[in-house]
Amino acid sequence: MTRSPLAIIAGTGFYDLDALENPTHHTLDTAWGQARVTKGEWHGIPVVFLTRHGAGHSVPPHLVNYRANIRALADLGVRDVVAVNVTGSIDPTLQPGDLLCLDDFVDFTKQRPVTFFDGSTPEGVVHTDVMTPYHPAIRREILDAAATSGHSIRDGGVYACFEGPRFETRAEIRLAALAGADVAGMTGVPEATLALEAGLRYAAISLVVNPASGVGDADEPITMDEINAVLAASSATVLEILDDLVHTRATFPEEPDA
Ligand SMILES: CSC[C@H]1O[C@H](OP(=O)(O)O)[C@H](O)[C@@H]1O
Ligand code: HPA
Repeated sequence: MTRSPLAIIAGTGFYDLDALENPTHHTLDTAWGQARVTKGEWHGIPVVFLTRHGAGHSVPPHLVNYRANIRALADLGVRDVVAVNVTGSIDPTLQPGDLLCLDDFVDFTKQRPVTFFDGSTPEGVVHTDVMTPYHPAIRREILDAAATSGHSIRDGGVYACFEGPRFETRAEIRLAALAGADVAGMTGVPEATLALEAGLRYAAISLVVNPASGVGDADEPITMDEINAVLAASSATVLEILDDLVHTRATFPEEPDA
């Protein structure tokens, strides 16, 4: 029996997955629009890679077609998704290069389509429980892979999702801190909630690439140079964790449908 593919969704700094064997590129049509994925094998198991900003980082965070992306993965038979999001640190104890295995989010997005259940589908209006937005079993796999690959990762973290593409004001980051947020990003929502709606098991690795506005040296503006420098230094660590996760999966038979 063919295993269901593991999906890896990444964004800034992760535009292709060199480890994929026999990669093939596909543009998939869904009721929500098109999604572009790369299919291949990694340690002999099927993996689907999706880079959310598209080739050349051409799609800004507020215009990513999250519904088409998640729907396309579900249509491919994906059950499990590991996402990677780069973020700004809100918790002052976090440093660029630090990793978190997220366990909650706060949604400050404004204009993006947030659900499949907009009344246009046979299900009509559906109110989805999101008390556990990141799946415990996939979080466990991420934490175990980090441990066996010798990389530290914080078990837990609250992701504040802002609309983007601008960065946040100091006041917005202070508001997010009051809400208990540890990091700030621009793509984790509605990606995570759409995965829940689609019945996918989803969890996310957050890579801190800069102090968020007003955190640390409050008068220093956020620059792409600082972000790219951290990505250059830290993306291999993320890839090593993903490699270990996939290798571990490959050594075990697929779980029956949960
Ligand atoms: C270039 S920093 C802002 C940019 O990076 C993050 O992307 P991703 O979440 O795909 O890793 C953030 O969400 C913004 O899109
Ligand atoms: N804010 C929002 N998203 C981000 C940041 C940030 O400071 N850094 C990387 N992605």
